[in-house]
Amino acid sequence: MADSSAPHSNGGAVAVADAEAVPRSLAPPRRVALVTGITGQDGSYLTELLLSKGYEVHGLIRRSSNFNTQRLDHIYHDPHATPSAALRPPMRLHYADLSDSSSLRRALDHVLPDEVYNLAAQSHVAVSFEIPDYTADVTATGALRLLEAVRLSAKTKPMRYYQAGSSEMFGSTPPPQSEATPFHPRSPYAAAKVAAHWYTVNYREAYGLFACNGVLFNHESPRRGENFVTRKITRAIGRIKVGLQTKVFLGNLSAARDWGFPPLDPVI
Ligand SMILES: C[C@H]1O[C@H](OP(=O)(O)OP(=O)(O)OC[C@H]2O[C@@H](n3cnc4c(=O)[nH]c(N)nc43)[C@H](O)[C@@H]2O)[C@@H](O)[C@@H](O)C1=O
Repeated sequence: MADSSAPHSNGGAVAVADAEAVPRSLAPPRRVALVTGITGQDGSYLTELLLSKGYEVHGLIRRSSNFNTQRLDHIYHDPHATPSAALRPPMRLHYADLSDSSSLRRALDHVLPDEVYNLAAQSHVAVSFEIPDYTADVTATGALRLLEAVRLSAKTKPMRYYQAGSSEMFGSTPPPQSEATPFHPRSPYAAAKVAAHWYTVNYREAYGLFACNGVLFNHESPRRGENFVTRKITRAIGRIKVGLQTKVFLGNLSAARDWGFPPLDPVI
């Protein structure tokens, strides 16, 4: 059913109430994934991977006054611009927010995914000291809201939940680290991720939900946000080389990190 009051374009996003069903006539039926944080580095790579495996992918995006879907532009086709579903990848975007339980429930009930990937967060460690309440609301309580929405929608159809945790949860615990290493978070961001981790464990143990945690260490790519240190430095080098700036200011230079590189070969 169309809702004429719903927003119709923001980087090609379509409101939940306005979402046209993606055709499901292919046999066997496609698996359906719902991804939060789809506009981010990891969400965009995960979407490419899932599409390459034949999934139908739905992403949740936040309202923004600027377009924020640049990392998806090469795979996303606005249904208004490409009306034929056969000519578009099986992918849709919906407005929702981890701070808004009702939007999560509505999106889940509409999409009825087989799998839910929670990659959304206020993900900047240093910024979490400046906006701790917001970080906790989105990164910790947001995961709880999503788990509760999954628990309720899973009464209609079984769903699997994945929570993206962070090596920041280990904090000051010395390496080597494993699944058995105790957490010692050292920032509001890290503490929020620990809460989200344990909410996920609790929903598995209390309700029997298929809910699992990953622990992601730093990983980089051409799609890495420009305020994380690697892109800050590489971007500054390029700008210095072409004369657009002369200096780069960095913070803590004694920090040590293991870094990975996630991109796949282009599949779309
Ligand atoms: C796994 C984990 O990975 C990321 O968190 P992060 O490691 O803090 O990422 P980063 O690239 O901002 O900092 C790396 C290190 O470099 C130091 N550093 C020095 N000078 C500057 C500087 O000027 N800017 C920044 N951003 N960092 C600086 C900074 O203090 C830190 O020690 C997120 O994806 C997070 O979501 C996550 O889960």
